[in-house]
Amino acid sequence: MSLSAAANNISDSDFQNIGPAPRPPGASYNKTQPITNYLGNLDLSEKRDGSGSSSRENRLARATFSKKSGWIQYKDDGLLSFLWQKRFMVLSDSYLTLYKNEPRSVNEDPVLQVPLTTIVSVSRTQLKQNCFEVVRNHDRGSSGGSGNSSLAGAGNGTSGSSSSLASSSSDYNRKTMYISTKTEIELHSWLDAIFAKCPLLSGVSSPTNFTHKVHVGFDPETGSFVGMPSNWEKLLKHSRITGEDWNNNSAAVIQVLQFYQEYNGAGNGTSTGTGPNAGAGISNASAASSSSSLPGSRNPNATITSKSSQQSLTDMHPQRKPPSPPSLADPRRPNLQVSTSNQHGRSPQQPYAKPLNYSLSSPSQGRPPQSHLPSASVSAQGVTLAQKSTHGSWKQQTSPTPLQVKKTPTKRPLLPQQDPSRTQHNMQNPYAPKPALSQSANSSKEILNQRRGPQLPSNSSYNGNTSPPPRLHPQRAAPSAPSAPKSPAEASASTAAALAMRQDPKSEAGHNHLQPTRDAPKKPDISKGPHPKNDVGVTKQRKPSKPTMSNAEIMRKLKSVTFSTDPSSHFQMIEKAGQGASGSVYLAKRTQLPVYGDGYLNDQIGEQHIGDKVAIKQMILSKQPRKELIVNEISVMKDSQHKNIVNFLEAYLKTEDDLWVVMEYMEGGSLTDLIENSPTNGSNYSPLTEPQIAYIVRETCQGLKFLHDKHIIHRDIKSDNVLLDIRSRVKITDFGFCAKLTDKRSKRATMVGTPYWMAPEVVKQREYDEKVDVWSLGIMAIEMLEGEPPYLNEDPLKALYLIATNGTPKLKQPEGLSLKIKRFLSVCLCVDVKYRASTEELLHHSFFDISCDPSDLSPLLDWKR
Ligand SMILES: Nc1ncnc2c1ncn2[C@@H]1O[C@H](COP(=O)(O)OP(=O)(O)OP(=O)(O)O)[C@@H](O)[C@H]1O
Repeated sequence: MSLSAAANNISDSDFQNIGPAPRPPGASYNKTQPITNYLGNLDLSEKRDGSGSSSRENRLARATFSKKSGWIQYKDDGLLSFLWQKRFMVLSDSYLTLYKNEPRSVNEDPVLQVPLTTIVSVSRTQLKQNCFEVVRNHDRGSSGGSGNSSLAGAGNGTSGSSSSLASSSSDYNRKTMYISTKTEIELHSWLDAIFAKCPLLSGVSSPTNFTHKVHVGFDPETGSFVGMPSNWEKLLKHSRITGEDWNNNSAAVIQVLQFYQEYNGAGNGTSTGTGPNAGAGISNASAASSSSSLPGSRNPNATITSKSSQQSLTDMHPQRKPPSPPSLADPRRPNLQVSTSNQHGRSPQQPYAKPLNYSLSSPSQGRPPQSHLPSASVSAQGVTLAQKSTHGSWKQQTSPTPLQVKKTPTKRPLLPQQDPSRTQHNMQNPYAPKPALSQSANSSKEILNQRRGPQLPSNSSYNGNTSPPPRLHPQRAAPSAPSAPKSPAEASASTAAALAMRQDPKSEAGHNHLQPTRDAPKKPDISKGPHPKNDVGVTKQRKPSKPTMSNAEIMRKLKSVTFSTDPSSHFQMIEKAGQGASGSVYLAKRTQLPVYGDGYLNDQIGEQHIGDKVAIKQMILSKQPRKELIVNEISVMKDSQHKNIVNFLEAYLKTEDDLWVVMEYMEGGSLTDLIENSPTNGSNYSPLTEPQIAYIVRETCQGLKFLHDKHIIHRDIKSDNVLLDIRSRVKITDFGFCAKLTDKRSKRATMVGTPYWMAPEVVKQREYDEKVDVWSLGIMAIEMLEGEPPYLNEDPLKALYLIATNGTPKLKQPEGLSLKIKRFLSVCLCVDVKYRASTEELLHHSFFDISCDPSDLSPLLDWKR
C-alpha cells in the first residue's frame, strides 16, 4: 500500500504513539545485569555445528572444541584497509581463518589464518555496525599478514603459553583486523566464541597487558549506575535519565551517551565515518563526512577514552550548577549516584584490551566475559549499543579543542524579559553550557510549572476528535518591538559596511548566548553590528568535524563561485537582519549591478535591479571552523533555484578573508520569529492555525521535494531555517549541511542536524536518506502547533534518549486537532522509515487541502512591520 493510501486509511487508532521500543530481550534488570546476563541469554545456535544447550558453560565448552563459522565482513589495518570484504570465517580450536568462499574441504586455501595463540585482544569497536576488532601479535619475521594473500603469524598452534608470548611481545607487531557481522547477536556470538578459544583471552592463561574495562549497569538496590566512565556519570547526573530509563532501554541510554560524546568532539574531536556510508557530500565542499576525515575509521583505535571524554564534558557544562540531589520521592528519578566501583568485586583484569569498552563486563573467576554489551543492544527497533555504525560522525559542535568554551550566539538575541530557564532550541550543540538556573530549572517540573502554569497533559495520544483549538501554553517570550532601522542616509555604503562589521562588546558581554532560551527575536541594530573580525569567542561554531578540504582547495572552490571584487560600493547597508553562526546578515539596497564582465554567477542576477533589497551574509573566513560548509552552502544555493528556496544571487570574496553572500531578502524573518511573535503568543492557543500550518508546511515540502528530486538532503529542517518574505512566500535556507545522495551512496550516516528535530534513525546512528527531512518537517509542524519541538524542556541528553526510544512523539493536546493534521503528522513522524511518507507523497496529503491563502499569514508578519 502506498504511503498516501496508508495515510488516507489511517484510523484514529493509528494515531497512537508507536511507543517506546520493546524491552530488550532477557532484561529483567533486577540487578546490575544488563551486561552480565547478556551472554547467558545468547543462543549460540549460529554455530553451524553446535546445538543449543541450556547451560552457558556447556555452550562455552562446545565453543572451545568445535568450529564456528559464518559469513562476515572483514577489513584489516593494512594497505587495503579501506575495503570491507565478504569472507567466510571459521573459528577452530587453533585458528581463526578467513576464506573467500565457504570451504568445501580442509585443503581449501584460506586468505588469512590467525593462530588463536597470537590473539591478544578482542573487543567491540565503533568502526562499523556490529563490528569488533581482533588484535594479534604478528611475528615480525613473518611476511605480510595484513593482506589478503598472506597468512598472519606462523602457525604457533595452541601451544604457546601466554607468558612466553607476553615476554616475547617485543618480537611482534600488533596487527588489528576488523570483523563486522550482520547482526548484534552474531557479533556477540563470535566474540564469545573467540574469547573462549583464545588462551590469551580466556581464563586459561593469565592475560597480560590488558586494560581495565568498565562494567556498566544500573543497580536498583543501590539506585546507582555502576561502572560508568566518570564523564558518563556526570552526564547522567545532569540529564534526568533515570534508572527506569535505563531499565527500559539501556541500549538507548548508552547510545545517546555515545552520541553525546561524538557530538561534542570527544576523542579527537573529529567526526568519524567509514565504509560505504562515509563519503563526500554534495561536492568536495561537503566532504566533511568523507571517510578520509573520519578518525573512527582511519584510526581504528579511536574509541572514546575516559580522559578525553571527561575533558569535553567539563567544557560542555562549565556553568552548570551541580545537579540537585535526586529526589527519592520521584519514581521517575531514581538515585543517579554513580559508583565507579565494581559492585561485584570482579577482577579488574579484563579480557579485552581496548580502553573504555564500556560495554564489557569483567570476567569472573577467569571466565570469559559474560557479555559484551548490555542486552538492550537488541530491540525490535534495532537500537544497538556502541554501534557507532559505519560512519559515526555527525557534525559536531567542535571547537578546535573541546576545552574551549565558546560563547554561542543564538539566532534570537536574548531579551531583558527572557526566562533563562528556557531551553535553547536552535542550538547546534545541545550540550553547550547552560546557566546554573537553567540547569536545574530545565530539569525541574516545578520551575516549569511556575513559568507556564499547570503542566499540560503529556501522554495524550493523537486521536481524531476535533474540538476547539488547543489551549496551549506557548512558552515564547513576548515579541519585542522591532528597533527602528537606521535611515539609509545614515548608513552610507561605506560607513554602514564598516559599522556592520563592528562588534558591540557590551551587547556581547551582556548576553550569554548559550543561555537556553527561545525568545522572541529582536531586530538587531546595525550600529551594534558585530565586527566579525572581533568575533572571537562569539561566532557559533559550525557543527564541526575535521575539515576535509585544504584551505587552498576551499579558496579555489570559493573563488570559482564568487566575484573577487570589493562589493562595498555595490550596496547600501540598511540594517542588520540577523545573526547566524557563521556571520551576520544585513539588509542592503543594491546600488550597482556587478560588472557584466565578471560574469553573472546566477541567472537570478539578471532580474536584479538597482534599488532592490537584498540580504547580505558577511563571513570572516578565518573565523569559520568549517569553511567547506560555506562552500557547500553556496554550491547548493547556487544550483537550487526554486520558489521555496532562498535564492542565492551572487557572492563576493572581498578579501581572502571576507566573504559576502548576497541572497534575496526575506523580510518576514524566520518561521521561528513568526511562531514566537504570533498574536496568540501568551495565550493558550496554538501559535499558528491549522490552515496556516498547512500552508507553511506545504511550501516547505515543495522546497524539500525539489531538493530531494536532486537527491539532496537538507538535514537541518527546523523553523529557524525556513524564512518568509513580506508576501508570505516560504523558503528554505541554511544549506551548509546538505548532503548529496548518489547511486553509490544512497544512504547517509553522518550525524547532522539539530537534536530536537533529528529523526530517530539519525540519533541511533543508522543509515538514513531524504526521509530524515520529512521527520524534521513533522517536528516543525509541531513547533507551529505547540510553540516548540517535543522535548525542548528536557535536557538534551534525555531528549536524545526520548527520540531514540519514544517513537512518534506525543502531542500535548491532540484533542483539539483535526484528524487531517494528525494523519499528516503520523506519516511524517513514522519511526519506520519505510512507512514514513516521501515529500512527493506528502504533497498529495489531504492536510494541504486546508491550506490558507498567503494573505492569511499577514497577521503573523505584523510584528515585523
Ligand atoms: N535571506 C535572508 N533574508 C532576511 N533575513 C535573513 C536571510 N537569511 C538569514 N536571515 C536572518 O539572519 C539570521 C541568521 O541567518 P543565518 O543563515 O546566518 O543563520 P544560521 O543558520 O544560524 O547561521 P549559519 O548558516 O551561519 O549557521 C536568520 O535567523 C534570519 O533571521
